[in-house]
Amino acid sequence: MRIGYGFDSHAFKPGVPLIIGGLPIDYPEGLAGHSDGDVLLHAITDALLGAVSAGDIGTFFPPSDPRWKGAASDIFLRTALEEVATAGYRIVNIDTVLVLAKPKIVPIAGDMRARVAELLGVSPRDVGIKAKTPEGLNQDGVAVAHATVLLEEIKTPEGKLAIAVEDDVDAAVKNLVDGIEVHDTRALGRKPAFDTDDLT
Ligand SMILES: Nc1ccn([C@@H]2O[C@H](COP(=O)(O)O)[C@@H](O)[C@H]2O)c(=O)n1
Ligand SMILES: C[C@@]1(CO)OP(=O)(O)OP(=O)(O)OC[C@H]1O
Repeated sequence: MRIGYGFDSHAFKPGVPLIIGGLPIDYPEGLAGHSDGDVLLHAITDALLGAVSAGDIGTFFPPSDPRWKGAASDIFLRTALEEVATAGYRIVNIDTVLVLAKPKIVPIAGDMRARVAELLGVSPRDVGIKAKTPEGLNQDGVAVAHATVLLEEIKTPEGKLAIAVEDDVDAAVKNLVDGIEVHDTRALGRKPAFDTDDLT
């Protein structure tokens, strides 16, 4: 088992769409950022990367890189999921806390939970979405997200650690490594690899 923790914050800004947890929300302000500012997906991305000691969101997607200007944040999440699968792990469950004065999250938490679960390739039962107001923090213009994730090893039927493979050549090479059994984890709900050629 491994655990990961992620945190993010973005300021509210008029005139941009509000997207939290991959869910468009009807609200007069959105979140400022180099990307779409999805504070929750960024925190989950960092929790996943942290759980397998793979760096953080900025390591993979520097804010200085114009390719990520206005990018939908599920791109970042997919890369983190790839890192998790490649390390031989899968999600047990995630839990999150949003800290923001408005909008109220509880009325839309079911939809958000379903959307985050869909993006992660897990059941909504394995996704926690909670919200708090930033009482006494003087941060009403900001949205904050915290995320924790628990991972478990993907085991082969023989009980060995499974390593994700991209194609037959990788599989053949990894088969040469003593003590590690190659197992294609693509059937386990993992999303396809993100391809930067898809972005213009
Ligand atoms: N943006 C938010 C903030 C809070 N909630 C719900 O209200 C409850 C009370 O929040 P406090 O921060 O005042 O303790 C909280 O437990 C949530 O159920 C919300 O939906 N959206
Ligand atoms: C997501 C990235 C992508 O350029 O930019 P932002 O949208 O500003 O979001 P942040 O949470 O500051 O993370 C840094 C970047 O990786």
